[in-house]
Amino acid sequence: MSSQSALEVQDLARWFDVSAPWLTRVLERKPKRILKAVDGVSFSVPRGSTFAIVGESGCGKSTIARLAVGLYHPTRGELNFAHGAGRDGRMRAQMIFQDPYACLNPRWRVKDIIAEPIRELGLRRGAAAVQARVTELLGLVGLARSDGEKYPHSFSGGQRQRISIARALATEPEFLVCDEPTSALDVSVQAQILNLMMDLQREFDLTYLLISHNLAVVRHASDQIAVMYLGRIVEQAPTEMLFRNPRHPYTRLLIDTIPDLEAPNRARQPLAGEVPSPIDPPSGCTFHPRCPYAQDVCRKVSPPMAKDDDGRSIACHFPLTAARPSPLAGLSAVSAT
Ligand SMILES: Nc1ncnc2c1ncn2[C@@H]1O[C@H](COP(=O)(O)OP(=O)(O)OP(=O)(O)O)[C@@H](O)[C@H]1O
Repeated sequence: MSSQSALEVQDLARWFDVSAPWLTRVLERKPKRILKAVDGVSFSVPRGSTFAIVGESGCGKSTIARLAVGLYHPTRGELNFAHGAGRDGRMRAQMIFQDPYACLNPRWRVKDIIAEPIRELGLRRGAAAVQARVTELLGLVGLARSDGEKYPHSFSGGQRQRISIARALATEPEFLVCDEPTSALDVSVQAQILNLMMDLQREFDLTYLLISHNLAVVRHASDQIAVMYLGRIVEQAPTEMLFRNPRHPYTRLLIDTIPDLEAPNRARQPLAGEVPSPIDPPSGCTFHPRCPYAQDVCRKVSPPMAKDDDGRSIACHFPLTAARPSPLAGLSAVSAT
């Protein structure tokens, strides 16, 4: 693995057996049903950078997040952290969830929530040292020492996310997996939390895996973006390159559905069509039923991932070129549903 990488993921797959119970299957002669939530994903995350994974609901983003922190085991493939694969590597990774309230014990004071991992991992010895560290962590996330005496319910959503960031930082991680960290928050608070995360990243040289269904959220916070569709990466590129020149029709459609803050009244079409079921995915390129450019080969052959010299990877038989119009520009095949 490269010395510059904090995480390397190779051909990662996680499948779920969603078959009916064995007896029902035998009696009703039903086949096994396998859901390929993640199927052959590879990427590497440079140290100190933010790698974002985006895509619509159900494309496999959270499954990758859970694989990264060891909550799931891979069905196939590998996930290696810089400090060695397996247990040691995973202890260096912490996760921040979408709903901070659900993972903060409501009966504990904030100072005890933050102190727990410090005590458990033996990172400070003695009550005074633990308390000093808790106060320091509260300060790092913009909370006061007195906030430590309160319970989670006294805080707003944004403040609760600050508490869960402080608790994650308590273990002195090098890697943070952030699963939709701002999607439960008001728009104005979202920016504050993302800015806090970026400040902390600079200060502690943290590496982030940022999961979001919203490309607009990750634009200013990420260095690289991987766009997922039905368990696979369809396009990956440095963030500005991806926005300036998206080459996969799905990426282009996602970008075209971002509301334009400078022209909020300009109508934006929603993304057409539903994501198909990963239990019975379409043949060939799984995006073909929604793709305005699909041709025969797309229905039959799954496109291989091709890597450009400029750091972009793309899995598409007919990638867009600058001259090609946006799929939403007047194409009736993409009428809004
Ligand atoms: N434990 C599980 N058992 C069965 N199926 C699962 C399990 N976890 C996830 N899935 C399925 O795997 C697919 C990918 O789910 P995942 O949660 O990773 O997607 P996602 O992109 O994060 O979506 P969302 O934003 O809605 O969470 C979905 O079809 C989901 O129903």
